[in-house]
Amino acid sequence: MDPRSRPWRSVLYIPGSKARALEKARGLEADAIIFDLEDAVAVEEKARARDLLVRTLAEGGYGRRAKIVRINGFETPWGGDDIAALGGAEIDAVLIPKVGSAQDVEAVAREIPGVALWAMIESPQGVLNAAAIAAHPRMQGFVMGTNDLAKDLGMRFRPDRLPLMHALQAALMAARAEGIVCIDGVFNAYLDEEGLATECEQGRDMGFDGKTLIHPAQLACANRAFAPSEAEIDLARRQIAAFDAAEAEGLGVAVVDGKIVENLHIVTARQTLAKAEAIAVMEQGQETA
Ligand SMILES: CC(C)(COP(=O)(O)OP(=O)(O)OC[C@H]1O[C@@H](n2cnc3c(N)ncnc32)[C@H](O)[C@@H]1OP(=O)(O)O)[C@@H](O)C(=O)NCCC(=O)NCCSC(=O)C[C@H](O)C(=O)O
Ligand SMILES: [Mg+2]
Repeated sequence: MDPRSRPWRSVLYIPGSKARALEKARGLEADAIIFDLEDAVAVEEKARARDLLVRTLAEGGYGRRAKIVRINGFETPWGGDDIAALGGAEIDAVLIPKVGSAQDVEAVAREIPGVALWAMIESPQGVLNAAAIAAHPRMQGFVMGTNDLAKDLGMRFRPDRLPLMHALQAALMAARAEGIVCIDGVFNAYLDEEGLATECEQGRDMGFDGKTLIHPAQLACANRAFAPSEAEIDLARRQIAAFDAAEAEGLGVAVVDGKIVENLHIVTARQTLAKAEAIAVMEQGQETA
């Protein structure tokens, strides 16, 4: 399945060590789950979390939600064991942390054949090499690691995320050039609904497919922000109808709401309708799961 043809509005991190959260996620309205073995799991919990996660994945119950596992880096004492434990697990992708180059991806690809790979873009090297990383044949998605980026850049967090703009856009550009998924970073103040809504809106405006989240309270906001609105769906339908009518008259341009509509706008309009349809299918699956 083309990974871009499914919804990625809400991508929820769950620490692999937290049994209650792993259980709860089976009923949460997340489009995707990142089962985390890396930064959300304390050093002394690494082995227990890995075992718990493998057992949990074998039990299943996550319905249509995409299942992505964030492993520890290969340079750590746990990365190799994480990969070995995941062989044969029913997952949609392995997410590699702190990817700096295409060689980092290749090192994991060699150890786990046949599984889609995603990369955390969260270091200056990762941003600078984003195009080569996106071009790896097994690469299917990027996740922005804005906390690690902030650490490495020495930047301060601001509501407008101006210090992160270059990194966010460079990664997004590289992802789009290769047709892979690109998910925005987390919003740390997980109980600040207004702040999250502002950041989701900005991420959607920029072109991200969705947002990574750290708490169930953030799901509804991201699902709303990254779904086509009723007005967008209505406009898409009217654009397609107007363009079809124009074409029937031998014209290459239509006008809707005082704005021109050409072939390229129809591509966007069709993508909007396809996304709305994919979301409806996802939500139906969650109700019946
Ligand atoms: C942030 C938290 C530590 C808050 O935990 P807690 O105080 O326990 O939350 P609540 O009591 O409000 O929880 C209410 C119920 O929701 C469940 N829950 C909480 N979080 C999750 C979750 N992520 N997924 C599923 N379910 C969750 C609780 O179990 C409660 O359930 P119930 O018992 O039924 O009431 C905590 O939310 C948390 O640990 N979040 C995840 C943190 C995380 O994963 N961090 C790593 C990823 S962020 C990152 O690394 C980004 C990147 O690399 C970068 O560089 O930027
Ligand atoms: Mg990180």
